[in-house]
Amino acid sequence: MSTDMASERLAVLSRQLCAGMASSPSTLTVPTSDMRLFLTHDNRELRDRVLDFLKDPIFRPDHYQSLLDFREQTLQRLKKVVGQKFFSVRDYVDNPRKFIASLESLMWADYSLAIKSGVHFTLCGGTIARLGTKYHHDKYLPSIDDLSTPGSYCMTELGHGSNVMGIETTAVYDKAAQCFIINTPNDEASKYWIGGTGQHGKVCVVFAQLTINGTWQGPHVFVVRIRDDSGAIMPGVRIQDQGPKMGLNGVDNGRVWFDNIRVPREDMLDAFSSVSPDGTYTSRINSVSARFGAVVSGLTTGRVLIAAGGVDGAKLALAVAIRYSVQRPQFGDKVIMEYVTQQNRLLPALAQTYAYHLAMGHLKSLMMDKKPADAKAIHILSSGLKAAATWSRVQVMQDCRECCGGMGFLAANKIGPMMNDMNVDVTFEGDNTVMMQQVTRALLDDGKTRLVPSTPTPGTLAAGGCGCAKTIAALLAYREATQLAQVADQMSQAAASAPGTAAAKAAARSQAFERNLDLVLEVGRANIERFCYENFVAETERAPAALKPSLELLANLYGIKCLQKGAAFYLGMGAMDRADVAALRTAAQAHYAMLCAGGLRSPAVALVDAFGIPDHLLQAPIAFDWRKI
Ligand SMILES: Cc1cc2nc3c(=O)[nH]c(=O)nc-3n(C[C@H](O)[C@H](O)[C@H](O)COP(=O)(O)OP(=O)(O)OC[C@H]3O[C@@H](n4cnc5c(N)ncnc54)[C@H](O)[C@@H]3O)c2cc1C
Repeated sequence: MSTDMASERLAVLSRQLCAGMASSPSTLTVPTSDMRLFLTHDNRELRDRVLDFLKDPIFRPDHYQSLLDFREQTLQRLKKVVGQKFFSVRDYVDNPRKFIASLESLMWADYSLAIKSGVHFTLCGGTIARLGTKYHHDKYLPSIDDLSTPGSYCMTELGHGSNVMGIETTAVYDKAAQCFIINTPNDEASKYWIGGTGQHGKVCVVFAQLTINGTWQGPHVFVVRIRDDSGAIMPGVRIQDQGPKMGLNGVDNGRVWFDNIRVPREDMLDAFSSVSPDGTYTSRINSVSARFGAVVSGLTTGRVLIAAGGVDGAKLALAVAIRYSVQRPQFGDKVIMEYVTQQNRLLPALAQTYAYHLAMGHLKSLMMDKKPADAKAIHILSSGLKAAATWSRVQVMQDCRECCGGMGFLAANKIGPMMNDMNVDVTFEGDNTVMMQQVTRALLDDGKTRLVPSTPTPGTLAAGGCGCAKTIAALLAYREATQLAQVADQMSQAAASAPGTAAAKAAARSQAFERNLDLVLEVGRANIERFCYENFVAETERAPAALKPSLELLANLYGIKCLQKGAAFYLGMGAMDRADVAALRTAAQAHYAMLCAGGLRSPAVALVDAFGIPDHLLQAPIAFDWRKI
């Protein structure tokens, strides 16, 4: 086939695929307040109230204070927030979007405050609300709501972090005394990293392996007092303050041991399983592994908050870096935003942040609707977005820091301290590598591996497909399905060649999964990128007309960058050629030009302003007038 014929065929294909696509505008206008309204999916008035409240001088950063002063300040800040009664811990179950909106709004003030609140309300209070019943709700939730018993979440142990099922803390029922004896059998079983226990925590939800009448029933959760009302550590509890950390030093993390402490029978959280006074164990979930799944499913809200924090952290860093970049001249009159290297670091990150923000909105809606049929989608999205949004935040903040040059290193300009404070978000509430595995496992369980589309025709992007939503979506779906099938094939082959029993075949499948973990993670990433892109396009369709051009451009830029990142895969599979790779670069640069046109009044600035970060929380002097620093 001649080059001309091939080009013509591809152009036809591209036109067919792109029927209905809006033509690109020559200039872009972004109505900032309309965009902000569109981006604020829920609880607008509440969010505004919380953000406005954070004008209180107590929330101003103090970069000179000591570790202990910072912890005390964080506690006092939390008390101030609690005093406002913006939400109740009961919203964790009854109105998760309100709960998330309230806590999410704190993070622009200070990540230590957000995490201390999250540990108290989400991890401790939320676990009691979700896994407990009326007795626990009546006994504990009022003092969670008014912070009279600061709460902690004792799950991780020194020897057992990602592998929660492997924890060694024991809970044995003593029928005669009608209580559980909770014990730390060795130092590796000491609870480690526990937020709030170093100094302030009074009550803890403790994960321990339950044994009743000699039968092991798996991890269960118990409410334990670790300090009395005066703040003295309870008998049988040992606590070691973990001291200074890389960041997040407003939170007092601690290590905790339990020396055969006695916990009343009623204080086991019993929404799923219970123990009667005579020591009879009953559960509505039969298998230990399914019960464990139910016990840790409460982590979803925490994961959503961490993911939302990652997106919000990226928003703040981008707002500072873009606002600075459009004002800062270097080498004569040229402002640094005019350099394509600056654009290439900031603008795809801006598009990606919009994509993740909108995806988080979708996830929160699913959580609010609480349809049993959505449980798997919620699991996949909360795990995958937690990993994707926090990993990308690390990169975005580093890029923003570098884009601000030396100014990015100044604590007053906010990006640097936030990078340190937030660095842990890739690890806690589920290590990202483990989270992405969960995504792929869930996809494999679905049996979706049969649906591998045929290889897309190379050259389509070069023939105009870069601007075509359907072409981009098809390529992203192809990558996810192909890589998922590769993992599934490896697992099936391993099972087929394993001799003997079903158990041996299951073990062989599991070993094959582990041998291919690099690919497993690629599948997770591909799934999230495909979802975020499709969701972005769908959100753009429902957007008011005035917002569509900028959203279409951002969605397109996000899709283009996903394809660029996957270029090695597409070239290897013969789904792209060199012309496609060049076309992606050209298309991205055309978008940069549109986004940067107008300098201080450019769409890029309007798009970060639409994040709605109030000036009193943006704070960084370089985001306003760098000459007045
Ligand atoms: C600041 C901070 C606050 C915390 N707050 C709390 C709290 O309040 N309560 C609480 O219970 N816990 C808390 N944690 C603990 C946190 O949840 C754990 O650190 C986290 O689960 C990871 O466990 P780990 O540190 O033991 O790392 P590990 O699980 O040992 O992981 C170390 C490395 O091994 C890799 N790895 C582990 N397993 C696998 C696998 N299956 N496949 C591939 N790679 C793997 C991981 O990706 C990681 O890179 C906190 C941690 C920190 C740092």
